[in-house]
Amino acid sequence: MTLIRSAFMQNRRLWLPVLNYIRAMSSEGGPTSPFSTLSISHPTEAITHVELHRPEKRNAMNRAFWSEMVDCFTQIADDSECRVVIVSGAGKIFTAGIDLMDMASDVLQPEGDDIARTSWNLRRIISKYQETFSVIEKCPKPVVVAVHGACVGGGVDLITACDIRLCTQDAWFQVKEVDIGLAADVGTLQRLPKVIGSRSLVNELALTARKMYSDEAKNSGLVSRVFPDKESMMAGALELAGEMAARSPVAVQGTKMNLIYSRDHSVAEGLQYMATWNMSMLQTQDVMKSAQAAMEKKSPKEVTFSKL
Ligand SMILES: CCC/C=C/C=C/C(=O)SCCNC(=O)CCNC(=O)[C@H](O)C(C)(C)COP(=O)(O)OP(=O)(O)OC[C@H]1O[C@@H](n2cnc3c(N)ncnc32)[C@H](O)[C@@H]1OP(=O)(O)O
Repeated sequence: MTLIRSAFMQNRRLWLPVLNYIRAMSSEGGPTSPFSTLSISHPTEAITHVELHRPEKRNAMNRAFWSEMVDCFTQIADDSECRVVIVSGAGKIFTAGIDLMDMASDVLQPEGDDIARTSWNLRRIISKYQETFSVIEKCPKPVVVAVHGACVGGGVDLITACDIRLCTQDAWFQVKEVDIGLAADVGTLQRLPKVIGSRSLVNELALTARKMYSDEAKNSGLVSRVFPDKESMMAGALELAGEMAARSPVAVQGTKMNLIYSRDHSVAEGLQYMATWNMSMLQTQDVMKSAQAAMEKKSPKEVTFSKL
């Protein structure tokens, strides 16, 4: 709360709605229709908060969740008001991963009357499940994820597709899949090695399913900040989101897209993609506006940028 209080004192008018929002977050609220596993809110006009919302089941990812995430992030990608997304979990923990009760019907009993057709169907299901987290990466708006308590199995798949990871001191992370007899198949094995520098640590975590606690998560680079509790973490997430939302959406979203492209390509390919990207995006009015503000020693936050 110290963080937000000092920001609040600097600009009381701007921060009042956010402060009220953080207070309201501790109140009871259900999923947002038409979703049954997600609660969607708007702490400010430009920030969308997506909360995993099955607290009584520790936000375990049931069949509805896997498709709702795709619908939710597809809508967010198209929403010109939204500039930044925050993802968090309701209740005691961030998420317990895949819903082990719900999993049997879909993943363990795929339809098909012979091995080829059953396998083909399973491949389709796995690809569909992969899309649940790939949509986060494909969404041009930066996504900040705030983890408290446990982040198990599918939770690690989810957070590695996000752009900025924060956690509380009590958080722990577990690539749990080997414990339930499977090789993680919806993103962790592909993205975690790009997030954490040490291949050895990634291998250790994925092959043994041991828990990684917040201090190690910070030291390894999985998260960039650790907060004492959930309230201060959400205040930190909102402050960070506010910083990004105040800047040119052309610049911010172009930066996300190019960082992801460059992660998956050579430097030469990344530079070529960047040049092609900016041959149109550099023509934005936002460059002139931002440059003028810089000349006048104003913060980018004092500039009004149009929706994108
Ligand atoms: C193609 C598919 C790709 C996806 C692959 C994904 C794989 C994975 O995610 S592997 C990981 C699977 N998850 C687990 O093994 C975690 C199991 N849960 C736990 O270990 C504990 O619940 C946890 C440490 C997370 C929290 O413990 P806590 O004491 O706080 O809660 P509990 O009393 O255990 O649970 C409360 C109720 O939630 C239900 N629940 C918890 N986890 C799951 C889950 N993964 N699936 C379904 N339901 C879950 C639990 O049954 C309790 O329900 P109830 O008895 O009705 O109160």
